[in-house]
Amino acid sequence: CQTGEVAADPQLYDQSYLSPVTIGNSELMLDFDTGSADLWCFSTESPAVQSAGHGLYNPSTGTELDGAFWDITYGDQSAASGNVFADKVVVGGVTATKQAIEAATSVSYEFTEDVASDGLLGLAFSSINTILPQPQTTFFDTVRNTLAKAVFTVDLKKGAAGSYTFGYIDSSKYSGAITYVPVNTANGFWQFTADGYSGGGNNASTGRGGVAIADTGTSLLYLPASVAKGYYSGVQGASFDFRQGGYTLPCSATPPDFNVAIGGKTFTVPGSYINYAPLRAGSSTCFGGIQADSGIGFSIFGDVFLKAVYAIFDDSGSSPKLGFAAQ
Ligand SMILES: CC[C@H](C)[C@H](NC(=O)[C@H](C)NC(=O)[C@@H](CCSC)NC[C@@H](N)Cc1ccccc1)C(=O)O
Repeated sequence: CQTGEVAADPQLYDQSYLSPVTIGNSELMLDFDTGSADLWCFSTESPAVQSAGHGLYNPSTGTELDGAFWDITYGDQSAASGNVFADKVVVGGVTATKQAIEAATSVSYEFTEDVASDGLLGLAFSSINTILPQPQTTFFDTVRNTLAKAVFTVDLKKGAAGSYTFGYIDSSKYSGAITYVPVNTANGFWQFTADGYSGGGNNASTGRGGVAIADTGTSLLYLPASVAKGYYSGVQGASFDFRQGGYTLPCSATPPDFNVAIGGKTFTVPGSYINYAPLRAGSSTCFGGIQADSGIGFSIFGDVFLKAVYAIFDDSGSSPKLGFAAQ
């Protein structure tokens, strides 16, 4: 029965968190992403102009999945594609002897430019894995039956290293009880329903909750437009900036805390998490950590929310569930 723990290292402004993963005989830094289901990385097959500065997977240690290819697009319209190998993957001591590794032969500029990240490790449901003609399993699904308990947990922190655990819940990482809610897997995400919101101006239109996904690969907290508007109506100097494509606020502001009711329990995002980052280095205007989820179809509980809680992604029972606890 395997269990393991791996660090989650924050990048600038907590824009993403990277974890060390051994693939074949390379150690790469991957972005663990509960909002997608592909494990892909830069490789010796990637064009040098796209992979400069990145750690590379060398497929010589793997076995090619003949005829298999993959092509993924993300919500921010970034994308990657390539071919597939089976190889050994080790995460925090947990070993998958034969995991589908998606070697990139093409990536969009967002990935080329983010030189700290060597790829993504998807932790959504394998139903949305993009490998054709036969989708393959995520790392979690590959090792699931070898784990002491079919769970993984997420403990992200603001401006500090957090961790992911596989196969166990770490009682030292949370206080109080864990609140569990059911997960709807129809879209392949860890999708749940939030009961309601409060905090900020006009108390962020409490009452109306909504459908949301828990997404470690998204930096911010995307909420219904009315909730985001209501929240910032109470923040001096905040406004929706069309050019920036979102709410901005003075970097000097300390916005109010924001509360989310889930499963009858209230979880608080400290206001300081919502003064997210300067628009550009030295700017006195900052981009808000809460933004509107317009056009997405559901809310996204990204890192701004997840770093305020201890999150349990539990697939050990008859149906998957999400647990949240105060840190
Ligand atoms: C709706 C977005 C596209 C089009 C949709 N793709 C998805 O839903 C993919 C799997 N997930 C994602 O794009 C989102 C979840 C749904 S948001 C609409 N999360 C993963 C993203 N944050 C990963 C990432 C990490 C670092 C840099 C960039 C991107 C599709 O393929 O249909």
